[in-house]
Amino acid sequence: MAILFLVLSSLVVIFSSMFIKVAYDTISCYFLTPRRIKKIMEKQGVRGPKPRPLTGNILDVAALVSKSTSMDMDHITHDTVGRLLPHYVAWSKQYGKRFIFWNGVEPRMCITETELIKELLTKYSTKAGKSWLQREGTKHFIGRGLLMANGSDWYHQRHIAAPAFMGEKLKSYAGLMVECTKNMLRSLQNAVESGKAEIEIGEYMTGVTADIISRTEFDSSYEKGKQIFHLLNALQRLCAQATRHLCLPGSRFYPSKYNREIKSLKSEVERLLMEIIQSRQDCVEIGRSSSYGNDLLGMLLAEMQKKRSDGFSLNLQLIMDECKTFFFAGHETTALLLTWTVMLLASNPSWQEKVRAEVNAVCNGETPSLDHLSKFTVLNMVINESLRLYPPATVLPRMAFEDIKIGDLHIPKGLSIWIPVLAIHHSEELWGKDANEFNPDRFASKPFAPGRHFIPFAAGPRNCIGQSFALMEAKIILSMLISRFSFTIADSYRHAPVIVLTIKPKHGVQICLKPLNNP
Ligand code: HEM
Repeated sequence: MAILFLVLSSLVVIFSSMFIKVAYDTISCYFLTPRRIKKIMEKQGVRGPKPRPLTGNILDVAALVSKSTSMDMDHITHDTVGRLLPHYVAWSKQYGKRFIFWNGVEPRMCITETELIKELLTKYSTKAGKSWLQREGTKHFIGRGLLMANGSDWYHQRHIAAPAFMGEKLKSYAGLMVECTKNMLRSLQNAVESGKAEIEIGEYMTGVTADIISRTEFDSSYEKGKQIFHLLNALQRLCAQATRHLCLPGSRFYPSKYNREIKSLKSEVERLLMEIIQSRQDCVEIGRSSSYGNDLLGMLLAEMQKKRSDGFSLNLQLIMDECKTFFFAGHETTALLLTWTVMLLASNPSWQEKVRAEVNAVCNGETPSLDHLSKFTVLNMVINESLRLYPPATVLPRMAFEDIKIGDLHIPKGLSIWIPVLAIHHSEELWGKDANEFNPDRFASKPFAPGRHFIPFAAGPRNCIGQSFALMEAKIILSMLISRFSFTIADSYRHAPVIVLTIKPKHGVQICLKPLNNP
């Protein structure tokens, strides 16, 4: 009897202390820490809109964005900050350049001062990173792949993947990029010959960039990878919808419709990825191949076999997360850069002609080589201007994992810094009165500070790992497209940029294509 009493009282003590700990952590995460951060920032003069319990300012942001994007724009104008970041416009007017708002219980401080941004991005790549909310929201989509990794894991993952995007390896992709572009141009030609008057160019750009990333990094064609892309897109949409509920304590454990669908899509994507991985491993095991391959997947599998002295190890789950990350990050952003650039050139015929004249002069009818790419200056300027006006990644959030100092600001652990890239790229103070105009010349005549007020690929050690890959791909695709076709914007095009993670044209970009007489 005494023993039973002892066991029961020990269990009561254990469960009560567990309960107290969970309760304390929840109260600390949802109330105490946010309050402490708010006070610290208020003392430094940083204020913002009043947060509501649990949801913070999420509903305010949603209401403002829903109002500003409820209609299409009545003509093609690049003055899009008020439409896409109406909360930034309202709050920076009311509270000044630095203000704080609440993504649920996560405090986010907006900064636009380029010196501070540079300091944050260059000095604190492991001390600041992706927040709990960001990681939780994408956990079932891209997991702990490079984009969402933090601290020393990020450092190791970055060093393992980097060689796939540098030097000779990068150069070796040019031929495949040309091949994939030729296939896309053939489909466009077929569409024109079959009498299609208008083409939605975004579909073609998504197809070609997906094909390129499948072949270069995973040695499989878009056709094979199509199912994975399709499932990943659906997973991305569902995870974005489910993120809205994350501010409610314990919501990720509810067996909701979203959570059930997410789980089933995730296991389907991972089953398909495991098939690709397994077939590579089988080839090595039965001696049909002596290595796992030269592409990113091959490098990751080879790395998994190594015993590292630093304690970091890759496992199959992390390899699948990296595959999903690169499938996703490696094509959507580039497809959007291409789609917006075609829209800009289709509605600015004189710049289209300038680019075509340059491509014809440099390539002289040949398919573009690496040597040709280095000689494109007008095309470079147009691509930069497109990335300035329509940066696919419109905001960059970074959470401080320990107390840090940037400029005069003391940033407490747990505060997220929110960099509104789109607003910086459209700032009249930084770019002049014509900041909202399409004027590629600004990249020829005026000095600009890359990594400061032009940050489409972020900056510092945690910048985009695929930047050179994306620019090489964009130059190849655009130069080949422009020497094969001339294009104008279709009457049916409705200008309606929206942000769904990245800046997208809500109704696509419809153009009319005219084949040219080039070979
Ligand atoms: C025009 C095309 C692209 C743009 C504008 C772009 C932009 C960006 C930006 C702004 C970031 C930083 C995000 C953040 O930290 O919050 C980023 C990171 C990343 N990008 Fe890109 N990207 C492009 C193309 C690519 C391509 C082609 C790949 C892969 C082949 C790629 C892979 C990644 C990865 C893995 C990261 C995470 C890097 C890290 O955290 O160390 N991106 N990209």
